[in-house]
Amino acid sequence: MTHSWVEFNIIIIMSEVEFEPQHPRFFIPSFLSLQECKELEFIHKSSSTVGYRPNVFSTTLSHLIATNSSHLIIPFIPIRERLKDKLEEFFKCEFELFIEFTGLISWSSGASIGWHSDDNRPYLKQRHFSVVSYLNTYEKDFGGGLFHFQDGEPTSIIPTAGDVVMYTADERNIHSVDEITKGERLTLALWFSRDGSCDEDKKLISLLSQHLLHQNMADSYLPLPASSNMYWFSHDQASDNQIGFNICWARLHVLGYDIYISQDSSCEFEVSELLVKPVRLVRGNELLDQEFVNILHALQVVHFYCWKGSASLTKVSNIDSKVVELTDIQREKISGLNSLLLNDGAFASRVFSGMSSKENGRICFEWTGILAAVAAWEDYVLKLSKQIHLQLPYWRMHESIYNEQLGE
Ligand SMILES: O=C(O)CCC(=O)C(=O)O
Ligand SMILES: [Fe+2]
Repeated sequence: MTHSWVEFNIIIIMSEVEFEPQHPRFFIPSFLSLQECKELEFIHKSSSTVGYRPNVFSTTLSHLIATNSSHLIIPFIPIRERLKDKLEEFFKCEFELFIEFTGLISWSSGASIGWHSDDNRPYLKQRHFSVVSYLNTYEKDFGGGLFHFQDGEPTSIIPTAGDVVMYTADERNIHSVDEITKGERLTLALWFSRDGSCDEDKKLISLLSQHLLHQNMADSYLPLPASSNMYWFSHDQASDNQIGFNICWARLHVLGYDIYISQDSSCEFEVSELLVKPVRLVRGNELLDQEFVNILHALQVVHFYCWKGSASLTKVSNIDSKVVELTDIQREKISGLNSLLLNDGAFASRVFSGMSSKENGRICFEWTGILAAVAAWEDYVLKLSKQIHLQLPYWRMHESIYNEQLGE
C-alpha cells in the first residue's frame, strides 16, 4: 500500500523525533517484521474474546493458557524481550522494569477512546510505561483509528504494521484514538511497571505450571473453549444484551464458512454446549469430511491457512472423497445453528468484514488448502508445545519468561 504525500511526510518527521522531557515518548518505525505481525494476527483471530470496552476484542496470555493454548505464548516471547530492552534503553532504566500486561487488542467499527493517560484510574497507577505495536495498517486493513498526542511531537501516528510507539503512562502523554470506521485495527499492547509485585511473568508462570506440568505434551495442543459468554459479542455488552453473535462462529462466517455439528445438535442446545462439540466445515452446499475437535480447533486451522496462504502448504490430492454435498436435513441443522450463534442478521458482517476479509476470503477458500492446513497447523503447534515444555523449568527457576536458548 502506498501512503499519500502528506502521510509520507508525517512518517519521516515522526521517525526523527527527539526525546522531549515534557513529553517522554519514542516512535520506532518497522520495529516488528511483517512475519511477526502476521503470526500475532493469526493468534488473535483464532483466539480472541470480547474485550474491556465496546467493539473491542482481546487475547491475553492468561486466556491462551486457560484455553489449552499455552504454546501460543511462544511467539510473543522474543517480541516482549526486544520491546522491553528497547524501552529500558530509551528511557535509561535498564533492569528496572517488569511487564505488567501483554495483550493483543483489536478495535472494530465504532470503537474509539478520548483524551486520557494510561494510568488515569487508581487501579492503573502501577502502569509506568505504555508500548503499542501496530500489527496492521491504516487504510489497508481498517479506516479511522489514528492515534493523537494532545501536546508535543509527534502529534499524530498513522498506524502501520510493524511500527511501535512507547511513552510514559502519566499525564505528560495524554492521547486519544479516533473512532474506527471500518475493518479491524489490531495492536500488541504492553504496559510496564517499576513495581515487581505487578510482574505478569510470575502470574503466567504459576498458571503455566498448573496447566502444563502434569500434562502429556501430546494432548496439550488442542484448544478448549473458555466459557461461552467470553465469546458472545452483543450490541451493548454492559447491559447483558442477548442480541449478538458468537465471535468464533462469526470469524468463520465472514470468511465464507458455516459449521456443521454432526452430534445431535437440535436448537434446544445452549451455545455453551455447542462450543465443545466436534464440528465440520461447510461452504455453500459442500461439507468437508474432516472432524475438528471443536469450533476453536476449526477456527485455528482456517486462520492458519489464511496466515500461511495456500502457496506454502503441501496440497492434499484426491480431495473428492473428502467433500460431500449437504443433505436437506444437514442444511436445516446448519440454519438452526446459525440462528443460535448469530441472532442479528448483518451484525457480524458489519463488525468483522472489513477491507481485508474480502481478500482473506479469497485466499482462504480451497478445500485442498484447508486439508493441508490441518496437518501443517498440527506440526506448528506441536513444535511450539515442545518448546514451552522445554522452557518452562527455566522460567520457573528464574521466575521470568525469556527466550532460553536450548540446543535442538
Ligand atoms: O491502540 C492505540 O493506539 C492506543 C490505545 C490506548 O490508548 C489504550 O488502550 O489506552
Ligand atoms: Fe491509552
